[in-house]
Amino acid sequence: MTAGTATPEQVARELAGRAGEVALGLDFDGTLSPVVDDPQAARPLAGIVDLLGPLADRFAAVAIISGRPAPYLAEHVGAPGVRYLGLYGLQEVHEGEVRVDPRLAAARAAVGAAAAALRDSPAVRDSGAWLEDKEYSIAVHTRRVPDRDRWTDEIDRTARRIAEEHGLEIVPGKMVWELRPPVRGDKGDAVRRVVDESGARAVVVIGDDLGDLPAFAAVTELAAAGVDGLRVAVRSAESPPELLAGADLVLEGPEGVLEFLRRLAA
Ligand SMILES: O=P(O)(O)OC[C@H]1O[C@H](O[C@H]2O[C@H](CO)[C@@H](O)[C@H](O)[C@H]2O)[C@H](O)[C@@H](O)[C@@H]1O
Repeated sequence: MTAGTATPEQVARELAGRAGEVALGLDFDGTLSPVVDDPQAARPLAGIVDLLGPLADRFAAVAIISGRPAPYLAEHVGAPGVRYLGLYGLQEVHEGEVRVDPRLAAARAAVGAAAAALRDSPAVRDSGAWLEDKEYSIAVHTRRVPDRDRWTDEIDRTARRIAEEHGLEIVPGKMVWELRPPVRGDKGDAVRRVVDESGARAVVVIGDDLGDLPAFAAVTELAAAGVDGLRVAVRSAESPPELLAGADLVLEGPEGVLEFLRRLAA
């Protein structure tokens, strides 16, 4: 499957024609949900949720693969037949039950200690940065920091120091530093799992941020194993250049994704 000079409409038509053998891996923030100042207020763009159930009926698999906790995805998307893979694939809500990689569970104490250290640090306390508690990781958000230019470097240094002190790693994103256990597991692993478990012969991943690069890499790798792939970037003013450079197709914001999904469902 190659996009080349094909338009999103042409690509969607081709995919819809072979839906039963295609798995869809969709990112949440910035892809299904417009970027908003308050991470807790993020919701799918109107119209998207209604398409996902019918798509899950027709396609080999529809999976939401996100840095968010899986319960957040299940609660705010909640479409039937869709897989909810959170924390970059290390957590899944399956038939109402939350499953988490035991290696993450084992590192909860370290995450709690790092969260306390962040909360007490001048960089977080005095800047107005917001801490998102994801239970198995902790994220420092700066989107609502009033004087972001003044604080960004200090927050970066503080997050890296505290991560190191507690044996955690940093996952960077759009105005966010996530501290999480250094457990092998990224969106690429999640994509491989979805393809493997669904028996799909083609895979499409759609994403907008650095965390989606491993998913793009998995698509490239799977192509060598005979699985057709399409890497779709969602463009915004904050797009990482490497994501756009690695894409076969570019959609304009969640509105472009909505239109693409509509065509897949048509
Ligand atoms: O893998 P994703 O579904 O793209 O999730 C990545 C992170 O998204 C969230 O943060 C981002 O979106 C927020 C809401 O639009 C925005 O305010 C923030 O600046 C962005 O970084 C989420 O809060 C994180 O937990 C996700 O890891």
